[in-house]
Amino acid sequence: MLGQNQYGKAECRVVKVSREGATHHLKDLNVSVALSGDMTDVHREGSNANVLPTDTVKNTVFAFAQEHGIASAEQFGIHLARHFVASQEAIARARVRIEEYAWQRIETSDDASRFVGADAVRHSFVRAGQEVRTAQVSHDGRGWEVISGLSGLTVLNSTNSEFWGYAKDRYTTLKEAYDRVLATDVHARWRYRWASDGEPVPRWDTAYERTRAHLLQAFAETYSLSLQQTLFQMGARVIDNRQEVDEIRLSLPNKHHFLVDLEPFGLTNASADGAVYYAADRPYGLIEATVLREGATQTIPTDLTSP
Ligand SMILES: O=c1[nH]c(=O)c2[nH]c(=O)[nH]c2[nH]1
Repeated sequence: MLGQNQYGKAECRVVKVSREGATHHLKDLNVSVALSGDMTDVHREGSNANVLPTDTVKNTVFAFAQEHGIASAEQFGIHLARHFVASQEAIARARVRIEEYAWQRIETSDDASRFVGADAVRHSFVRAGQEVRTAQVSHDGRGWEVISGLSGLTVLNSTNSEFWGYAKDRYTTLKEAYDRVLATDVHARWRYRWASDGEPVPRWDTAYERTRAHLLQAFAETYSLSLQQTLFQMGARVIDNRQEVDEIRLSLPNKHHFLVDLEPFGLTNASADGAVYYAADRPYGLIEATVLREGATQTIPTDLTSP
């Protein structure tokens, strides 16, 4: 006897950006669909006649996000579940599980308009609540080294990012992008200049908060031509504004968001009017560099931030 069975697509990572002028809204969901019904033949005989492919299930999730929008996780789930049960005779039951990830807008500096225009603040987001603060203190009886940092500070710009003009060879298939989503998990370690000559010791909590704010603001306010350029802007912003920091090491995974091809379903999906993206997991680009104050020596180990 065949017992309980179900099938579907798990973990469709759908990111929907909607635009209201320069103000962007973000919905970031992980959608898993499990379907069940008259599936005896596929298990026992290998007949696929009743099987709506899981690939179709995935396409439906992305197409619905564009066609109907995502008002809420619940509403989106109701809409999808009803569709599968109503449209496929063999499917008697659909279970849609959704995780929704929370994003907050990045508060930019008052002079943000200097960098990318007055609208700059409306398309930059930071993921709520996954961040880890780190500290490493070394002492040899005389000298001190304090390296502070953070990991898992996830940020996303839904526009103001391009990537084109790169080297190409026979294996290059990447299309040039003139308006893409740029997202990363910031892993940063920064080294304080130690006050052995009587300089005041930094107020650690304030130094941390300010450094973090500069990283976020530089990310939000940089019109990016590559993640490498954004990285350097982030590091330089810290060095320029926090005189107690001499060196910062940044490791930035490029969390790729690919525009989903919805053309086969008669839907346009273009970044200019708000779009649906597939948030890829692996592999990811990994962009790493140290930014130093002029005259400072690089001492933060380059593997401190790498996965
Ligand atoms: O910002 C980027 N830098 C790269 O080096 C790179 N490589 C790639 O495929 N996409 C990107 N994006």
